[in-house]
Amino acid sequence: MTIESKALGPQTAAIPQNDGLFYAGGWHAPVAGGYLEITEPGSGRRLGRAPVATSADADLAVAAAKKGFAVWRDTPPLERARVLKGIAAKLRLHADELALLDAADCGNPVKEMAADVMVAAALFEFFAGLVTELKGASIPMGPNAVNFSVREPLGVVARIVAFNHPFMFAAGKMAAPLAAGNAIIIKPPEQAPLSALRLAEIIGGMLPPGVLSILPGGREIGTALVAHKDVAMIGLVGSVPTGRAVMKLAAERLKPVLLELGGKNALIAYPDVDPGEVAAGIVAGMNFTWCGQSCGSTSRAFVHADIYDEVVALVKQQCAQYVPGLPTDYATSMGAIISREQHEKVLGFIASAKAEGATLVCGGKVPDAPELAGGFYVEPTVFADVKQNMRIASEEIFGPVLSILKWSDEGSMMDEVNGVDYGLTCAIWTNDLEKAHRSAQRVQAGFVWINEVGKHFLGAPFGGVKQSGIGREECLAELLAFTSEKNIHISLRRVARKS
Ligand SMILES: NC(=O)C1=CN([C@@H]2O[C@H](COP(=O)(O)OP(=O)(O)OC[C@H]3O[C@@H](n4cnc5c(N)ncnc54)[C@H](O)[C@@H]3O)[C@@H](O)[C@H]2O)C=CC1
Ligand SMILES: O=Cc1ccc(S(=O)(=O)O)cc1
Repeated sequence: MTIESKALGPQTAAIPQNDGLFYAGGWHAPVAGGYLEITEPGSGRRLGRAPVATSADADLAVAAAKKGFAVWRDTPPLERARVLKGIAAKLRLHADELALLDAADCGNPVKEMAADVMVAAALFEFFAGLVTELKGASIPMGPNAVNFSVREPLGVVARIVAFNHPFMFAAGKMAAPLAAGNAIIIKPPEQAPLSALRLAEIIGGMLPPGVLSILPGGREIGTALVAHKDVAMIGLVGSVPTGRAVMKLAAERLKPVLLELGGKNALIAYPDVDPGEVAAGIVAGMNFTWCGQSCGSTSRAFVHADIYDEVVALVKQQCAQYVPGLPTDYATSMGAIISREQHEKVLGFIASAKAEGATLVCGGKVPDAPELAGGFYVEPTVFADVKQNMRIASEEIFGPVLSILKWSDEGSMMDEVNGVDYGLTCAIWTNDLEKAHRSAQRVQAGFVWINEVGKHFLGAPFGGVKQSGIGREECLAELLAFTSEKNIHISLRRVARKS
């Protein structure tokens, strides 16, 4: 079966030929989990099917991964880097088909998914370039001893990822563990697993057998990997409740975790900024193109009273550039929500905001265009006059719903900004360096933009504080997290033979 792009004409993507699990360098039918029907968010129709891995498959894959690890860990780091750079080049070659497959499978616009493939390729190149940083230190011991540390890979590690960037996460999150010399098992999101299977078709043969496994499925395979005695570490991109469950189970084996979790991020607009610029920042920070389905979305905009009315009016104008459309069309500016369940959840938040007295500025409805019937679409939605005690102000919606809150006292505003359990990102807009610096220090978030929003920068540590996660990614710390440090002490005194 092929998927066609409306705008590109002949451009097509293939549903992966193999609908098995990928491990031990080949394809295998799931032992007991069977297959899951995959729904296309843009149409609500069946797109294909994907295998469901369970704990019996985890046992087989992990056993093969241990063998692969024995080969990969002894592969010289620069040779590993060469392979990873080759993978990056291969991904770029296949970018169009992967983007189209992802768009059909997860509902995000194909143009954005093409950018995601490029981000994944860049991650492979970035971590390939860091392999010589997998180094230790020597500790001075005087003339009779040498003491030094080495960094070793952990073994078989697993990364469990969310649905909002299915390919970017499935591919990009394997780069650091592989660069460090680990064998990697990827658990793609159950809602959108097809691009991860296609990835295995494309790059599976480039790594020694066992080094790469792709095990689609849901909570059962996720749990099996976390609990497995031979899986040395878990990385999760997911929600806070899943993060807690993973950490609890990992604690049984004192297993390290790297958790990239949810956010209810703030954008703070001071009165000295240009209302047009800040309105553009507020709209960009919402990631309406992905229906707001981004952990980093600044879904709470705190706008100073002096510019509030003007900014709200400009935000409404700016939202007009996002029109829900078919995800596989290159002209589409805003895609569909991942599933019927999540669609209903988003509409429930919109209803609760109205019931609690927030003012609907724009959107709030399911679009009525006939070509979108059956898909999971919601217009870009903005509420003004939102108060801190409303549900939409404190809970992560993971949908295209922006809350605008008015402030006049900086201290009270900062209390509200920090008054949620999350702490992932924050954007601050002001021309006053002193204010910018002061609020960047006070805000409880792991990643802060000043007069900027939404962007990630390779090398800059991304991650959360409070309930938004543990650890940092997209930087050297991510690579080092997949290693452990071993100290070796060599005594240089002669050890005399007894005989
Ligand atoms: N901080 C970050 O970088 C990012 C965080 N996210 C967060 O992800 C969430 C949205 O994604 P969802 O897929 O709905 O999250 P989710 O937590 O429901 O699922 C994430 C992954 O975990 C798996 N999983 C679920 N329960 C599990 C368990 N008990 N043990 C092991 N694995 C389990 C799922 O199958 C999926 O692959 C949002 O909260 C969002 O903020 C999303 C993207 C980036
Ligand atoms: O560039 C990397 C990148 C971009 C976006 C996101 S998310 O949407 O915040 O999940 C994650 C990584």
